[in-house]
Amino acid sequence: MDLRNKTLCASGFHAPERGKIEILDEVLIDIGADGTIAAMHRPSDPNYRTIREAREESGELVTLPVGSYLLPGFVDLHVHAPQYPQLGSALDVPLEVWLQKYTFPLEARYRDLAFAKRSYGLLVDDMLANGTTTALYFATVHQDATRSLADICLEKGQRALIGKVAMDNADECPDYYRDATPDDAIEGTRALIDYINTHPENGEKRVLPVITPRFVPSCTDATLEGLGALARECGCHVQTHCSESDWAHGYVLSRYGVTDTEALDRFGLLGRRTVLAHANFLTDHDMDKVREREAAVAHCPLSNVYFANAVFPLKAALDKGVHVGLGTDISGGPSASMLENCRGAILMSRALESGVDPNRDADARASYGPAQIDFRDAFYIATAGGGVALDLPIGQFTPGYLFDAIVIDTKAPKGSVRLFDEFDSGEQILQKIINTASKPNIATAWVGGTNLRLP
Ligand SMILES: O=c1[nH]c(=O)c2nc[nH]c2[nH]1
Repeated sequence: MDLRNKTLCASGFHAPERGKIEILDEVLIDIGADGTIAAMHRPSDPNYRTIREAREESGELVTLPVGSYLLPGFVDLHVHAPQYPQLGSALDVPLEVWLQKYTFPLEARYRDLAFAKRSYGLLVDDMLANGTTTALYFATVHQDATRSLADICLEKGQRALIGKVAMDNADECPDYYRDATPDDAIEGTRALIDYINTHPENGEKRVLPVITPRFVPSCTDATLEGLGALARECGCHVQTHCSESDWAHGYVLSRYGVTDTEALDRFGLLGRRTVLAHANFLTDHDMDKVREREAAVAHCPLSNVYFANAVFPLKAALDKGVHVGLGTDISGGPSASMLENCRGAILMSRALESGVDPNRDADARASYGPAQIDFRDAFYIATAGGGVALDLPIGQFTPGYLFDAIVIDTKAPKGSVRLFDEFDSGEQILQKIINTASKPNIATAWVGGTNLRLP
């Protein structure tokens, strides 16, 4: 049911700040005509009962059933939309080989608009069914296919940030799949920005355009310069890959004599609305610069295992105050589920802290230092952290924020959460949701208070 101009009575969880899980117990959430949260009323508020009764009488009250828990919708901070057909495959080679052998040939197919529409429609349906209410998408170089991704997100109701990929460096990109000139890359980006900003169905700005230099190796200096100037001109979001693998990190060092972060900064591509995917090999100085610029990192724990041979030091970044959100990195990561990626983030943080070589004794094995995070941090980066990273009012239940939310039905027979009244209460329920929930547990999703049709 749509919730605009209604009040939802719900129990659930959100993490408005890192380290702070708020347990919502029969909280009343007033949702305004514009889809934002107008007010919250907690049972401890003196006028709670009166408000609840009044809303009930006026027929504005919607109540979640027992066993259903409200969470903020997931914010997936790094998705390659065209790579969905190869999800779960092509994971056997290093990044620079993977791009040429599997990924560029697949992405090149999106010159076929009918194929693009079919593939993107399936992806967006599956993302919504996994509880992802906002996604930051890389598309392809193609104008028509990228426009169709925007159309599909608007039609299905997903909040989305979408970039036409800019890649014009003939040394690193194949002839059959690249922007022919810097002008194509820059003006193609501008054309997509105009398309999205003037889309007749996009009055609420549910879809936003993103300046998307694929990564430094794919782009000429002229393109990076032009996109930096465009970012200054339009204030749009920027997304790119940064220091993902030894190869990618080393490539930028040898081309410019400075790190990826430094190079992006010099091109004017590192700002408050920049999202850097991966960022595994940031130096301390890079990390300081990312924080100083208030840019964000999209942590992609599953794909880092396959393509980075390294673990992003999530705890160190969060402790330092760097903005971090979570990304599935479809299809470098083999799962479209943010819950599975939460688990990946927790597991990889533990492996980083403890080390993994059983031939070393425990002290020698644990060479990195404190790195472990838990379900609280994972939940934070999957929701509110993503909102902060994008500089958008999403990911938490706070007046003034957009009501983007999902319901976890812990009683779903085909689901994988099993709660026991004797044992499970409070934060433990959230812990079980993060660690065990799956698609059948995701019962409902709203974006801006509008109820979405889950496939
Ligand atoms: O994980 C990744 N996926 C990609 O498509 C890509 N392109 C550059 N670098 C990349 N890394």
